[in-house]
Amino acid sequence: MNWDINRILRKYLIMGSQNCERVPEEILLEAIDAGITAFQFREKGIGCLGDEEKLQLGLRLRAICKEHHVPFFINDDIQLVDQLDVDGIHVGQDDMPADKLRRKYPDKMIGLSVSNDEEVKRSDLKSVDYLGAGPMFPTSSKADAKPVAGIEWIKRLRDQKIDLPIVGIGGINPENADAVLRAGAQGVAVISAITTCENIKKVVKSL
Ligand SMILES: Cc1ncc(COP(=O)(O)OP(=O)(O)O)c(N)n1
Ligand SMILES: Cc1nc(C(=O)O)sc1CCOP(=O)(O)O
Ligand SMILES: [Mg+2]
Repeated sequence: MNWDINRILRKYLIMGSQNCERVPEEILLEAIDAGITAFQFREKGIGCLGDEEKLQLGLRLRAICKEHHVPFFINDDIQLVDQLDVDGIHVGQDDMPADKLRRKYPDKMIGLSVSNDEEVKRSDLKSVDYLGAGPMFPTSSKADAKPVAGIEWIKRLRDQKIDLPIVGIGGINPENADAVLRAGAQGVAVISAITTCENIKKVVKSL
């Protein structure tokens, strides 16, 4: 499948069972129905599933995305790339290096997190399809989040003539999403704004 990377970054849901107070499959289906454009399976942190249960949940979420033509990314876990037949992989600075990943998976979409200039300098940007830039705002969904970079970080990336597609992440909600887009991002990636809200349709529409 040939995905339009600029379009699919527009409303990017990231989720694992640890983010959900109800059945993850239900949340994903409601979010797809409301118009999310990409999904990342991130089973990580306190309360996350062990290997076998993670695989089983991943297979169920993957099947939902396939049925609804929503691109499915795996976070970090390279072992699941083939088992889940993913469309893309998101890695950070402490995960498998992007150039190695690109050689191993020439046809997958690859996203890379960057939080500051130093990380940009040491990254092989030509191996990736998009950048995850954050945290835009304080977040409680990632225990080891870097210091808040703010929307200035996106402006700074654009000022450096980095023309890769960018998705902002970290503490984004319907009230502040517009500022992230106006700073130069193609889209917004969210966990809690969707997984903890009362009305997924309303939140996704207003992002
Ligand atoms: C779209 C997107 N952007 C950034 C991240 C963060 O990745 P990373 O820094 O590797 O942190 P973990 O998510 O692995 O805790 C992301 N997952 N997705
Ligand atoms: C997974 C992740 N990565 C971040 C980064 O800055 O790279 S912030 C983050 C958590 C995003 O969750 P929420 O939308 O609930 O704030
Ligand atoms: Mg990671």
